[in-house]
Amino acid sequence: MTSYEPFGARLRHAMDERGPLCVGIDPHASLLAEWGLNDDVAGLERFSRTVVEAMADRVAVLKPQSAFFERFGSRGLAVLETCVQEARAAGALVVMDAKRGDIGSTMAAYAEAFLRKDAPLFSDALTVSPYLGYGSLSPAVTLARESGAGLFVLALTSNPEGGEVQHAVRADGRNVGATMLAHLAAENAGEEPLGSFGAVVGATLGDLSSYGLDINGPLLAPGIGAQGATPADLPGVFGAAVRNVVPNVSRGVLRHGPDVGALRASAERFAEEIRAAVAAG
Ligand SMILES: O=c1ccn([C@@H]2O[C@H](COP(=O)(O)O)[C@@H](O)[C@H]2O)c(=O)[nH]1
Repeated sequence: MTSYEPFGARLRHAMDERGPLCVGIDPHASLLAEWGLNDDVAGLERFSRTVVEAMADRVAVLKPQSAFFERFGSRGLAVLETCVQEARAAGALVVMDAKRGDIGSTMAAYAEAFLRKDAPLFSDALTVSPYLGYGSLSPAVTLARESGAGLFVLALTSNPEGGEVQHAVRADGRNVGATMLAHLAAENAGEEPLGSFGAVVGATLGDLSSYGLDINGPLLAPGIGAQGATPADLPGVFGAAVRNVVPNVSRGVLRHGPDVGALRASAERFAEEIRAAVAAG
């Protein structure tokens, strides 16, 4: 079996070199209109190409939101393939935000689609949902290890509705979100400089110091910008784990397009605010 440098190590290196910002590629119909593009495959392609051109040589991570490509069917998926391949070729790590989750045998097929090294949509990491039971993700964990890829497991999501599931308390007294974090800590045990199995933890959630965020893996933090959180919130939410946070901004940056310079300037402002917040925290 070929062995590849693990995602966690590649991510740590990229964060050290470029800073931790992750820019989302979310071609909302409303953004296509604001950019003067049609809500069609040509508009989708122009949008995603522009974001890749503006960002892939400077930010650590790009996160395409698969849903916005899937809505155009097979032609949208072809655009997504190109987007992933061009972003990776230009030096960004790609986290595919597809939030896949199913029973183990079907999960294995999802893993093949995104984590098999020669798959057309191969990505450096994939977001997955553990809400069919953490163990249902095991085919993805296995294939990610084999391919040097990573996973981001939904633990404490940024949306207000997430709490009814993720804060539910189990018979052992631990809540569901904390249980997912504990699984990830076990997955990453002993890995250096950083494990490859991350959690999605919203930047919108307030103080999470009672949760075990020290999973020795990355914490993908959506919610900054359009959902109301700011870079200055990060230390208060993540405490000492802030060093492992990959803050995601999608609409907050994308609304400055289609001008490449304006997109870059916006991402640089977020990156600077994140640097300052992490240094102060
Ligand atoms: O808990 C979660 C998990 C994923 N997301 C995704 O992140 C981006 C956020 O976009 P913004 O425009 O910056 O609000 C989007 O793709 C979500 O599906 C999340 O928001 N929260």
